Amino acid sequence: MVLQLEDFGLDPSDGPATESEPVELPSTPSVVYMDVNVVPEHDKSGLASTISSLQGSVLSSLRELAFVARWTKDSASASAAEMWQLRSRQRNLDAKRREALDRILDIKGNLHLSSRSIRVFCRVKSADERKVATVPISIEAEKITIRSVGTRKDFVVDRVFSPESTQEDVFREVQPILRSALDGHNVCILAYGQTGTGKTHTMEGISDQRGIVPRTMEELFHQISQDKSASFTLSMSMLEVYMGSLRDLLVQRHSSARSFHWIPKCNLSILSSSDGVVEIEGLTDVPVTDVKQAYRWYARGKHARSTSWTNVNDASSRSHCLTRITILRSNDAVGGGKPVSKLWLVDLGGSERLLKTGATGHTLDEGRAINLSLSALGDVIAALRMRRSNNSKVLMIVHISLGDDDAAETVCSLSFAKRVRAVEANRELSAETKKRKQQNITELEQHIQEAEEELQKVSKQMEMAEKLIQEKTEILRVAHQLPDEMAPETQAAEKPIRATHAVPVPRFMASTECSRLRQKTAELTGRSRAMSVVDRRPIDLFGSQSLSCSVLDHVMPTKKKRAWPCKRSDPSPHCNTLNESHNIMDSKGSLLPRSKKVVSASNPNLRVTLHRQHRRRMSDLI
Ligand SMILES: Nc1ncnc2c1ncn2[C@@H]1O[C@H](COP(=O)(O)OP(=O)(O)OP(=O)(O)O)[C@@H](O)[C@H]1O
Repeated sequence: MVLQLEDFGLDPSDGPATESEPVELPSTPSVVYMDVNVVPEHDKSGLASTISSLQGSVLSSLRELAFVARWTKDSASASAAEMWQLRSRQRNLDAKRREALDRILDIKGNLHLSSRSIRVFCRVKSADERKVATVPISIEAEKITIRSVGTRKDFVVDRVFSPESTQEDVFREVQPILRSALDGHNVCILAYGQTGTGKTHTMEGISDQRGIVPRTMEELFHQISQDKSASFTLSMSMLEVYMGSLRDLLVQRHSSARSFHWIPKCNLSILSSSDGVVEIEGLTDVPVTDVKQAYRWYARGKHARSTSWTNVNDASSRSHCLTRITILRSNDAVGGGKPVSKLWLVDLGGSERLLKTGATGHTLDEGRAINLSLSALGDVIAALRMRRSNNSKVLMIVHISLGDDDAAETVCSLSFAKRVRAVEANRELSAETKKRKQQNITELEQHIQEAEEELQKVSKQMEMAEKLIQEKTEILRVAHQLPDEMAPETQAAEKPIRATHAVPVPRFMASTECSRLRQKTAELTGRSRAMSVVDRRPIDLFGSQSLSCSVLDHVMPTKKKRAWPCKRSDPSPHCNTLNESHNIMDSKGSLLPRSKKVVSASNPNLRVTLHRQHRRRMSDLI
């Protein structure tokens, strides 16, 4: 819709008295710019009444804005309360999920341990084709039976992976314990077994059959990107236990200006505090922010690891390799786990019969050192079992081979597993107990799934609520620049609005509270310069001098002019009490102002941004 000059009580045939530059208007709704130079003398009274009605429109628009601001303020408070509720719901769901996961691990793991869970898996490698497996080994889902001449040995573990099991099968069982690490538990995944049985294969894998370490890195970064309840910082260290000493695999030493080498730092010391926290002095700990960075560091550490050729394995690990991922969980309002947790991924050196490996000299010494430390490991784990306060979860994957030659080592390895697991092999759970355990696990898994789905929904709701709060905050920021009486805090829009000072101008032109908006509007729109070009000489509508002023000068005086407030009781004609009927909110019940910039077709100097309602009402007035 285009406003015509007639809408303002002007006669278009008169044309402008003087040519004047068009005045750029701020885009703020309900602000009118008009250069009264363009008005012929005989139309000044018409202009006066038009200005009066425009003034009312401006004020009612401001009231609308004030109303919207108050509504926004209430609604922003409601959104903030909703956000608070969502956060609390998120915490509850997260706590539920963690609790269910802990219970699953407890049920699956060693039921005798309350806060710590040790689980033992067994991965079986198929026999070398050249060696026929004569040792009758039978494999069940959770049991391995070895029959020898007249004897039978049963070893119960938490899960057996047959030679056909894939890397995916293994990782699927490992995955839940990783969530525990993110939830604040210290977690250790160990690969144990005779040399050449596939420990490095399980932990590291090969390019098309990736093992636990790369999959774990990927999974951790995936999980932390999904978890909106906290923020995580990950760092990584690698060390090896070689010939009884600790070597830092990630230490960097520059050997020349152009290149640098990764030279393991040796003989690190282990420090342990009274509360059981173990730290390795001077161990390099590099921050990792994404999975690719983690892979790169791992590749460097691997490169520095000690390996040798033996009869049993072309690239036999001659040390225990430990990869540590430190997880710092921040903004953690959820109780339970520690804010810092450590995930250890350990590829142990292979236990070996020294004669069988054909090792001599230095390699023989390495083998002895490995065997010695492995026997110490058994003692350490047995001792740890007694320390119930330790908030850690251990998963040991024992590797065995079906080879005839390996029968003795297989029995040794499984005996070690039995010791770690500390569950009597012959104390099998009844079928009914197993069924009940499985039912519990299924129920808990269902709870976890529900909690995770719910968490996803809550996260989406939180995102939306956050967006709304931002939008409302922006509206309030603008609204706070309204006159004090209209600002949302004061509820002033309910009070009658009066002119705040007396000036020697016609009553309709007396400035109002809304005029203070001018400067702020100009700041907001960045068009204060445009406003300043308007002539601000005093107006004399009824005198002989030419009429040259900005309506805004009178509709919107500066703050200084408010130094002469007009009391409500002041009967002075200069105190302009505005008619409440101008408030469109009251008459139309419209909540949100809709504005449209209008340019007069007959006079391009006249640019107006008005509400549709205002335009309609103005024509009613004329
Ligand atoms: N499940 C498997 N599937 C396919 N290949 C395997 C499997 N397990 C092991 N291998 C292969 O057997 C060889 C020896 O495995 P690996 O080096 O992992 O043994 P290890 O237990 O780490 O030995 P060591 O203790 O001497 O380091 C490797 O070539 C590896 O690829």
